[in-house]
Amino acid sequence: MNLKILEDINSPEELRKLPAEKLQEVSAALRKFIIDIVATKEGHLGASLGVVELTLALHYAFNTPEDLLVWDVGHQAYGHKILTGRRENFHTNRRLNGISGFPKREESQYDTFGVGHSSTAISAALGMAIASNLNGKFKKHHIAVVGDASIASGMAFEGLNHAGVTKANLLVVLNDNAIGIDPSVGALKQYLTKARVGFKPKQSNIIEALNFKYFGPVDGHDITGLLEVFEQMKQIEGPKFLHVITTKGKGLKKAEEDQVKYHAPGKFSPDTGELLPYDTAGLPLKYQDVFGLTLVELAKNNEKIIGITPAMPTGSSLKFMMQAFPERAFDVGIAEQHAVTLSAGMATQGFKVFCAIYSTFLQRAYDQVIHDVAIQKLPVVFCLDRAGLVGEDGATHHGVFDIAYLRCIPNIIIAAPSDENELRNLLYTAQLDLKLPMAIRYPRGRGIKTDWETPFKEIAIGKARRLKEGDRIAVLSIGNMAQNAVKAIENITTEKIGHFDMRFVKPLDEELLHILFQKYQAFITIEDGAVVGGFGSAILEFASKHDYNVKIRNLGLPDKFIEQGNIDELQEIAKISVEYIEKEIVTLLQNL
Ligand SMILES: Cc1ncc(C[n+]2csc(CCOP(=O)(O)OP(=O)(O)O)c2C)c(N)n1
Ligand SMILES: CC(=O)[C@@H](O)[C@H](O)COP(=O)(O)O
Ligand SMILES: [Mg+2]
Repeated sequence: MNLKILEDINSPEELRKLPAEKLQEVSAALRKFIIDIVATKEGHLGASLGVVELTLALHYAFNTPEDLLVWDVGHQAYGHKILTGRRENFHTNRRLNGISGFPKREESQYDTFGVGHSSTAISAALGMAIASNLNGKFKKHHIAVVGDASIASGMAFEGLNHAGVTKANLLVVLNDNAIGIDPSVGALKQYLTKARVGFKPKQSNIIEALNFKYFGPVDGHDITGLLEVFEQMKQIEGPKFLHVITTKGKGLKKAEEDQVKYHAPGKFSPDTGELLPYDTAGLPLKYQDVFGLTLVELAKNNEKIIGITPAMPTGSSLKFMMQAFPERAFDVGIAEQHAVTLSAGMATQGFKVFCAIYSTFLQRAYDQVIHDVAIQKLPVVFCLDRAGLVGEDGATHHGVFDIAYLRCIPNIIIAAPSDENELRNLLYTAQLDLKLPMAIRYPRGRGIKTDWETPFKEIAIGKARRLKEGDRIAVLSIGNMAQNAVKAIENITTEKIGHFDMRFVKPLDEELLHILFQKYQAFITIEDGAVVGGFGSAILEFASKHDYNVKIRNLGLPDKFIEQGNIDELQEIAKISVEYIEKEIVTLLQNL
């Protein structure tokens, strides 16, 4: 294989200088390049392998960056990045100070829109297209590439609905590989599957019914076919839609065979695709698994328990509940708003609904949390996975705003377990006789214990835990930040430091806080969330309300977006690392 051919392509302009016959060779090299780097540096694999030909055909047929290309989610844009001047930096993908794993406007003029969360591309490209018309640029093309799981989201439909009554020069490319991270779900998926096999009577083509010129389905791995259809479509004004069929993981047998695993497989052999052995024996479970397995355990004894996930059964481990109780567990697709209101609806009928959503994706359903759940005091349990810094996915995916955005909503209980046993006990408590909605936030990755399967104990709502008594400085931590605080305090070894795992951001344990504020001279709060409006702010509000005039230092994420990197690096940057906490305590002690 001629890998060198890529070295002459530093921009789409250079790609377009090649004869079309050469594109097949480029596609093989591009695919190999992606495999070789992701095999060792990790990242999203299957989606990018599936769109190698589509990526080449788009940049070849359209005049990027003058024509505007928007990738939905953006986890499939590795080929795009490599062809648009980032080949030599691609080994830094998702690393601290490296390139982002998603398109990002400040990174390249070819990244027309920042992404990471799904289903935004149609609205964004439509906005660009309407703007072009207003600017008199009627010939400019605007292309949104969106996957079959992402197009089923409400927002994508809102964009299609609007586009259909405009003269916008918009091309929506549906990249249909019949899978999201997990298999795609819903009636639209069934419709698309029928369309794949040629069943699409004109009157039932929902895309045409929305006033789009519909083309396809076409083979998304046939570059010549793609170029032909793009040339044809370029001549047509107004909204157009191309249904492209691709295979996720294309070109790497293992990735084609296990598309869920190879969405983001970790390290693997670039030659065989075989995953590199990773010995998990003796390691604590991931928090997501503690959640998923505990929910099954609870559901065995409580037939009112329901599990709901918007498109993350594997990531959230709700898959265990889906396997054990298929009639009581639902993957609703990429539909966070629907997931929340569906949970609310079931809660009105006496079900105990556990809605498992990544913290960052609950942002999509903020009004539903307020309007459909909290105002009505419906006891939905939000299991907020990936709360806190998530690492290499970066700013779009860190779950760092939930404390601040939930804390201001009346009626809601907000809890954060400091370890796996606490998570289990909070889940147990939540299914007993909850009268209000409750959010339980826990981090990405593994816990700290191997004996996680301890007997259940009810936790009193709003009650904190005393981890260590002292007399000068009280460290108040929330959630897994307790671990960093414990290590920092161990390093200092002084009787003067007390440590309290607050467990609940709302309601705060005010009884304990009154005792502490009368005893301690200074406080340090620690959270892996935005410090503005977060847990530390709640403590400041408490102190202010009760006229406690003591020093309070808030550690948490600063008022800026934190980029990608590994957790240790990011905790350093955010100043919530063990070392930083230790330094802060020592400085405060010296200044008392
Ligand atoms: C709002 C939102 N919810 C969930 C996710 C997590 N997520 C990332 S990719 C993905 C599946 C996307 O599937 P599809 O659109 O079919 O693209 P493919 O991976 O098949 O290319 C999901 C659920 C997300 N990025 N954004
Ligand atoms: C692109 C995307 O949004 C998901 O693939 C996300 O990267 C999953 O994150 P986890 O690896 O934490 O499940
Ligand atoms: Mg898909």
